[in-house]
Amino acid sequence: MTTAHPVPAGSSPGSALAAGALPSSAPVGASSTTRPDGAAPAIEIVALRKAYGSNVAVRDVSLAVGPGEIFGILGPNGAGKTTTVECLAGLRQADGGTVRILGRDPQADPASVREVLGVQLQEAELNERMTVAEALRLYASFYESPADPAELMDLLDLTPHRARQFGKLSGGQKQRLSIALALVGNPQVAILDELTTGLDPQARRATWELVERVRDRGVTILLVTHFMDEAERLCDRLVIIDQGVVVAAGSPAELIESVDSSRVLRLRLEPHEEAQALEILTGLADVQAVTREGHEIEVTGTRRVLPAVVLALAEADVVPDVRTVTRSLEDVFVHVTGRTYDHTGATGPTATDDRSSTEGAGR
Ligand SMILES: Nc1ncnc2c1ncn2[C@@H]1O[C@H](COP(=O)(O)OP(=O)(O)OP(=O)(O)O)[C@@H](O)[C@H]1O
Repeated sequence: MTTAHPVPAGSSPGSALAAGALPSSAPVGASSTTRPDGAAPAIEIVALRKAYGSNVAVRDVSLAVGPGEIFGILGPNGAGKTTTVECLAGLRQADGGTVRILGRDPQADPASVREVLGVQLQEAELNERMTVAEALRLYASFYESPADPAELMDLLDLTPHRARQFGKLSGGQKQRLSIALALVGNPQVAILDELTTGLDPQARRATWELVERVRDRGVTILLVTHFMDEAERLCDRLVIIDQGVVVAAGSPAELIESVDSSRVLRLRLEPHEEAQALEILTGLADVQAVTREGHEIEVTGTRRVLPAVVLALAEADVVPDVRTVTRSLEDVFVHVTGRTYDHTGATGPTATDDRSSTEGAGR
């Protein structure tokens, strides 16, 4: 499995670092770039472009992340997410556009972001024999005012494993260590890239709780993921990137609502109640459509359809089993791209892949 670990900002792409997001060339809608409280963005990307030879990985990405947000960059494999955050972290030179972290320019001066940015990127490894505590001490030594390693180990439930070697950690423990290493410089902004890839469901949920704990300490988090459920669960706002461009931006609820604001219910009734229920349902003002599939009745309606249906049926002494059908960010992706979402992420490195190379300063 791929492991990830953090590296001081501006050190080397493909090994570790992280970033945030704001709307594109014309930042994807004011609501996506400007917080209601008018706070200056912690991260701002405008019209970012980056190609590897003839392969344009990032065509036009813009986004803005407010202080204290968990902001997601969501998209299928190969969409350009990692390239975006590598440019943001100063690990790759962009071909066009601007990026800023707390007003600093990581492209022109990657060293200037080191004090404020912690990055955890994919595909990095620590020495197999290095213990958790040693790794934290080593990374702390890179900074003038590092966090207290003992406190970080407590925060990330690593204290019981402090003497365990990296090579003997479980996937979840490695991920927690990678977050700790990204935070050891006391960053105001942290970039977390594909944090839960390869983890089992329980470890994923535990990692999500840790990310929220980190945000509660005031750290702005840019979360890169191809998991729709992760973005929906964790992100205050997000952009969906596809083929190097931002195709949707907003909060998970806004995005889902934008696809279709109707509500769908599925009802199961006793067979002798079905005819009466159908008559009642079709007469309700909040109901737009009623269809029958076997023993299930599907009802589409306004956002008030659930209470309207339950009340009306209860008045006739009909008590159905009711399920609400929820839409997801996956529906948003399908809606805006016209394609299904590739969960497998089969996109691999190209023949011209230079992931092992470094472009940023401090290599
Ligand atoms: N170092 C590189 N050299 C050449 N091509 C690259 C390099 N890094 C990424 N690419 C290509 O750029 C495109 C975008 O890749 P990128 O890693 O930024 O996407 P991603 O959304 O992060 O996907 P993944 O989740 O698979 O990492 C892909 O076509 C990828 O093959």
